[in-house]
Amino acid sequence: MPIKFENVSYTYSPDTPLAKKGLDKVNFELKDGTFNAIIGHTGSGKSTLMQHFNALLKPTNGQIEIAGMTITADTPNKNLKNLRRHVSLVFQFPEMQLFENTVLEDIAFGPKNFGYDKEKALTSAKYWLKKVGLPEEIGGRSPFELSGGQMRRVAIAGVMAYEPDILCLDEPAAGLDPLARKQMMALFSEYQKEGHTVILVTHNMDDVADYADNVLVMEHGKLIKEDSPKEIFKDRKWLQEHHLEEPKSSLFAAKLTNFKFKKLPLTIDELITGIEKNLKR
Ligand SMILES: Nc1ncnc2c1ncn2[C@@H]1O[C@H](COP(=O)(O)OP(=O)(O)OP(=O)(O)O)[C@@H](O)[C@H]1O
Repeated sequence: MPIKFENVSYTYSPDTPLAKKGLDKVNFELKDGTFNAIIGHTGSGKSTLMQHFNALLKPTNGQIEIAGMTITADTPNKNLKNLRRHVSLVFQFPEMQLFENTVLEDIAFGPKNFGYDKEKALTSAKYWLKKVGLPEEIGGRSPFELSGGQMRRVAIAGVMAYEPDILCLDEPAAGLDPLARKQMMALFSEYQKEGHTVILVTHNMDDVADYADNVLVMEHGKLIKEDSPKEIFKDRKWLQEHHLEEPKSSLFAAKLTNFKFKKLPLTIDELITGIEKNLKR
């Protein structure tokens, strides 16, 4: 079932002098099994929007249809555990939430919390430890003995181990080195290709160009554009007006003024193909 936002608005501290609009009449529909990127400059409402996917924040007005539930301002909190089994939200620096004695126990916590028996949770934890690229022997160690990058992988494994249908990620690769970032993005892309929906908040336009099917652009709490990366990135003037960056491949191609590109390259592969075609002319 698609995710539907209908006229969703959210106000922080409503009816107080500190009231602040986080979302303003947001409407969209996301198809199942797609990779969606949410972009926009700082303070535009990306994190506020993300927190609505698993009802950590509930709309002040409007409604959300997600994972077979309808969420409004009046939805009671006691109904939300089932939603959170299906829709998982990973914040920036998720490693700060590790707490168990061993890495495997930490990864198995989520599956156990959502009803897996002990043995199934452990099997899933072992599988995901490997999937996130960590060696088996780390499983028995304390998560707090690991490097920052390894801790991040453990935290991500802990969410993927109960295989939520919808995986929401708020800058999951922030602070990682380029190789670790690429591996992590490849992991999310594979998860999407296996049939899950991925929603990613990011400032990295290369990741948007490489992985997203659909892009939502936020500004001042409003959704100002929703389209494919190809359409979003083709209007350079519009991007500049809205203080949005371009993928590096597009910037590079724009500087090759004596080269002609039939379509603007968004990814390294498209850039290489475009350069090769020019050199053959
Ligand atoms: N807890 C809060 N109380 C009051 N206002 C808030 C709160 N959290 C966010 N806001 C305000 O809501 C607006 C949207 O913030 P939000 O954090 O969603 O933006 P963002 O696009 O995620 O920014 P960033 O890229 O910096 O993470 C901003 O004006 C922000 O100041």
